[in-house]
Amino acid sequence: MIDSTLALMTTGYAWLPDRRRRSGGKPVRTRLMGKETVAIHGPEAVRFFYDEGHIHRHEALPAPVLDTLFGRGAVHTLDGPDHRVRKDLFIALLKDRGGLHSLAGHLDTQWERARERWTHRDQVVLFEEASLLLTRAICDWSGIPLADGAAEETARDLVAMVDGFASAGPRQVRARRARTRQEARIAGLVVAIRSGTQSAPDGSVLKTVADHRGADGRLLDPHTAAVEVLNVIRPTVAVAWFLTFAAHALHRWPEHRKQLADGDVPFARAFAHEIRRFYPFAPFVGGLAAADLHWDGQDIPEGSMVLLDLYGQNHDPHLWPEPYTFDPGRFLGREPDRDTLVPQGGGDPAAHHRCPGEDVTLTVLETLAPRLAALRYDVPAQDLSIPLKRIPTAPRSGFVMTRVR
Ligand code: HEM
Repeated sequence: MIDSTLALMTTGYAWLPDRRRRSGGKPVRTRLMGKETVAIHGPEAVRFFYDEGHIHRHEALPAPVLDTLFGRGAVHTLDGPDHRVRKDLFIALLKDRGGLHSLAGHLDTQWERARERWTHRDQVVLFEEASLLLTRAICDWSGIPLADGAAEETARDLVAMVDGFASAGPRQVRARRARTRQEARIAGLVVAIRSGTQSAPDGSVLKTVADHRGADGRLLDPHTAAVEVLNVIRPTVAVAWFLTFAAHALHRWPEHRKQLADGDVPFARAFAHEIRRFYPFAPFVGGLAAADLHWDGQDIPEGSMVLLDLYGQNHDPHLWPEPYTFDPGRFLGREPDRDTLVPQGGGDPAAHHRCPGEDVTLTVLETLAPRLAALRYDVPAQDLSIPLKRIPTAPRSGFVMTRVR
């Protein structure tokens, strides 16, 4: 079997959907980084994949992904009771209605401040501005102090960790340095909170993670605590990718602008779901077969890599009529089926590895996409193409706006 690592690195998002088409819709068999790999697809496959008797996460993620995106010892790498106890921490922090409401307030404040600054500038690059305002909002909300000037560096580091996880060159190096820097800073804050030399509000992310006890009843070591604080703030800043896609969508399909700008709440939610479905972000998730398995006519030997195709499933014409048409209407008046819309994984977020940050992602998009739609600005000539070969991708220009008013 030929190893596909190079093909994946060079074809990006198209790699798995192409391979699936060539296999006639059957599971794709290949090798990645020398390991036997089977890629599966569809809502039934989601349920198969998230059964812990089938797939384990421990040792599934390659070191370059851990050392950039997630961090060593992250919740992503745990199984069984250790995972359950750590996951409860994220669910409590990220699914609380009051907390989400307060986050929306922080987002509003930071958007207003940023908007005011933009009106005095010749041009702004939305991606950079969005990552900065999201950094300020999520750090405030999480109880993480940002000294003067620290917001810019923190935003750059958090973006670098996401931008570099799937590349082998300088982006990977930047991502590793960014992680080392931010882990050290936040581990220092955790130690200071525990010793009483620093305070953070009760219930805040920083305080709650610093006080969290694992399945063994012990506090997390400061490094692991820092990794998990970063697993809240980094992906929240990553919603800058989706916000930039939202600007792209409003530019390409301006007919959606009015309904959003008018404050149509159900439409804002449908728009947010369609942004997450339509635009490419996470290509797939992976784990290791916990036993010899059988799926869709294929034997999957114990220990082999199993990939669940997320991007391909979100564009499967059997699940989404005209999948390459941007149509928020497909979500109007109905919430998506749990295992059909999978931009942030599938299954039950409390019990499985599904992303616990979907409500935060939706809160950011539902709060800020209407503000973006109400903002007046010009879109000068620029390269708005979205290269599918690059993971993660975005409009090449970052979405430049002039004459913001
Ligand atoms: C930018 C939009 C986001 C995307 C595309 C995204 C995507 C994902 C994906 C694909 C997974 C893996 C699911 C799996 O392994 O089965 C995941 C897990 C996770 N996400 Fe997100 N996510 C986003 C935003 C967020 C936010 C805003 C937060 C926190 C505030 C967050 C926190 C996490 C955590 C902690 C996990 C690990 C869960 C576990 O292993 O049990 N994510 N996310």
